[in-house]
Amino acid sequence: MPRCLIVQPMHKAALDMLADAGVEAVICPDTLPETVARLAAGVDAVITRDAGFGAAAMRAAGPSLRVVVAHGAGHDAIDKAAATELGILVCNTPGANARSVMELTLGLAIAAARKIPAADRAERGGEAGFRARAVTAELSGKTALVVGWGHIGQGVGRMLHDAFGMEILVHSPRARDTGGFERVATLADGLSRADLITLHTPMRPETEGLIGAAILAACKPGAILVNTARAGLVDEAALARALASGRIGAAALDVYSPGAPQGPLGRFEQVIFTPHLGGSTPEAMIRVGQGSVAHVLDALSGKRPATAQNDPKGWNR
Ligand SMILES: O=C(O)[C@H](O)COP(=O)(O)O
Repeated sequence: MPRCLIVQPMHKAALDMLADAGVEAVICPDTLPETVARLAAGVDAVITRDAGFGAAAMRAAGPSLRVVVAHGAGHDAIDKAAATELGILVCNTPGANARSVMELTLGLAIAAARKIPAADRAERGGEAGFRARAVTAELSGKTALVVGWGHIGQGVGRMLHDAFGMEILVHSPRARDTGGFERVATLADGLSRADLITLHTPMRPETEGLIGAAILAACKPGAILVNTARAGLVDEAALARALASGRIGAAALDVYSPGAPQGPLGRFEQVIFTPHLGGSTPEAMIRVGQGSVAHVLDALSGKRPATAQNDPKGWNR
C-alpha cells in the first residue's frame, strides 16, 4: 500500500479521498524537522503546507519518494533543487484557494482603510474619543496597484475595480495580458500613484525584499499596503520606518516574520495582523486538499501533474 506523508493538517474530505484510493496517510503530529524526517522514511508521496519540505527530509524519505505536493499556490518552502537531484517531482495546487485569499485581501484592505480592528479595540477598552480622532477613508474611486497577476492578483484587481470602481494598475513582469488594466513600467511608477498596494507575487530570489526602503520612499504618502502573499516580499524594518514617517498610512499583513506582532510593527495601531488565514476556509481547504490528493494519485500512477514545478530525471515531459 503506498504511503503519503501529511506534514500539516488537511481537510477530512481530502484524507477520505486518499483512503478511498488505497493510500495510507502518515500524519505528522508536529513540524519539527526530526519528526518530519522520522515519519518520512519510506513514504511514496508528501503533501505539505507552509512548513515546506527540505533536502534532509527528502533524503530521509529515501528512494520510494516520487512526489512532493504543495498544498496551495506557493511552493517556495520546498527544496526544488534537492528534489530535482533526487528524482522527486514537485507540484502545487494554484487557484484552488484563490477565492478565499481574494476575499481576505478585500477584507484587510477595507479593515485598514476604515481602521476596523483599532476601532474594535478602542470600543472594548472603553475609549470614548476614537470616532473623533480616527480619520478613515473610502477605497472607492482611488487607485490600487496589484503586484503579481496570477489567479489571486487577477481576482483581487477585478473585485476592487468592480466593487469600488478603483483604478487598477498592474505590476507583473511575467503577465502576458493584464485584462485591460494598465500595466506600469516599473514598480516605483505604480507605487507613486497607488492609494492601495496589494501583493500577490510568489517568493523567488528576485522578489525577496521587493518592498524595501528605496521602493517605499517612492510610495504615495499615506498608502495602504496589504500582503497576503509571502512575508519575505516585505522588508519589515523598512516598513516600520515608512509607517513611522507616514509614508505608509496602514499595513495589513497575513504573512510576516515570526514574532512580528510583538516587535516594532506591532506597536503601530494602524498595522493589522492575521495568522496566514488566506486559504484557511473549509471551502478552500476542501478544494486544495482534494487537488493535492489528485496530484499524488496521478504521480503515483506515473502521470506527471500539469502543475509540476521541476524536471527531474525519470519524470520526462
Ligand atoms: O500558498 C498558498 O496558497 C497559501 O500560502 C495557502 O497555503 P495553505 O494551503 O498552506 O494554507
